[in-house]
Amino acid sequence: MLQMTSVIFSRRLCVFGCKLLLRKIGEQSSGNVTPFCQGAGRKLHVTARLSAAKLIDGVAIAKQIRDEVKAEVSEITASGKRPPQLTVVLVGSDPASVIYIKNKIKACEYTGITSDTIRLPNSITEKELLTELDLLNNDPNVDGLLVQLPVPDHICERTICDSVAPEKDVDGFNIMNVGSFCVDAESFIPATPAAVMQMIKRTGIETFGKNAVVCGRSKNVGLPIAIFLHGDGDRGNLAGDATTTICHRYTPPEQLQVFTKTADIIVAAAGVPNLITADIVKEGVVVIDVGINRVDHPDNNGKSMLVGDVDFEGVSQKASYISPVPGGVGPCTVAMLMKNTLLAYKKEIHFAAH
Ligand SMILES: Nc1nc(=O)c2c([nH]1)NC[C@@H]1CN(c3ccc(C(=O)N[C@@H](CCC(=O)O)C(=O)O)cc3)C=[N+]21
Repeated sequence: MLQMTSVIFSRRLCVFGCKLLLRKIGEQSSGNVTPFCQGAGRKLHVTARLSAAKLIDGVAIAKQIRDEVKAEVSEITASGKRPPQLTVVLVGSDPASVIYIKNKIKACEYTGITSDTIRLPNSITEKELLTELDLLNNDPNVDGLLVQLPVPDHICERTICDSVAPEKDVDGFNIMNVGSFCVDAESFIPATPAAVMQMIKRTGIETFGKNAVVCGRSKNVGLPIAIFLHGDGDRGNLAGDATTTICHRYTPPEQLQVFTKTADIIVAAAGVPNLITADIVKEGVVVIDVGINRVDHPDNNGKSMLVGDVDFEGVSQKASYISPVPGGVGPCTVAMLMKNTLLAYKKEIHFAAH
């Protein structure tokens, strides 16, 4: 534990300073590091207690995963075969979706996977979209197919997810994949839950017999993460064997902290900034932040900034490991999508005859 006093010039700047500092601590071992933030403006005296929280570097883990995919794709193309192909369908022009798709295309380029983005107008009918999906389902040159969510209100999300052929469903959102996943059968695993598990496993964090708390019960994120964490050895390397509690919007705050204070692992996936604060976690906790919140930030040239569900600055002083936002789960999600696309190409997921 390190006790230090520093003069900083803006509280928000300090958040960035601490993040940078923790990145450093994550890279090195722990040790005496003196934070020093420079800049003009209001002076504040802050005393920060820093423990040796290690950063779970999503950018580095994502690169490791992408490199594994890239090596396999090189082997495929070296043998004269065509590379895997991912087709992404975007309905409308949701700005967040545009960013995510850009990141997916970049990852495809990196790994040697070919990609195609089909942009359709917001006004498209559900029937027209289904016709488009039918074409792509039957196109032998399309291995992985996904429709970026959310879709406009007049289109039924469940119908769309179930209309992507299960063997091309690299998102794992088709009901066949969801059901198979729940009973430990072969399936495509949604990229975000798979990313969280990879981050835990590749960091060497033990889950067996631990107390895990998942905040958030969304069908594509919170729920499958909880299934992973509580699952038994039948899931192979992705088993958690943890005692898992799911908290959600109707968990009273006083009850939430009863669970988080005894948690060895907290996965925050509620979409609520500052949901997890230092006062409700125990010393040494592992925290994975899945939250994606765009909040106004007056110091950021009036632009919004991306934050997770965790008060990073505070919680990192108590946690043993912590993942940041951005640079945590997000990049690993994109990397796991590449892995799923490779699986789809290799036709490695088989569905029982029905
Ligand atoms: N059919 C479908 N499949 C998805 O996998 C899917 C989806 N719809 N809808 C939205 C969510 C969200 N998601 C993310 C992807 C990349 C980052 C990512 O790259 N994040 C960067 C920052 C990106 C930024 O600047 O906003 C980071 O956290 O460092 C985050 C989130 C995939 N999703």
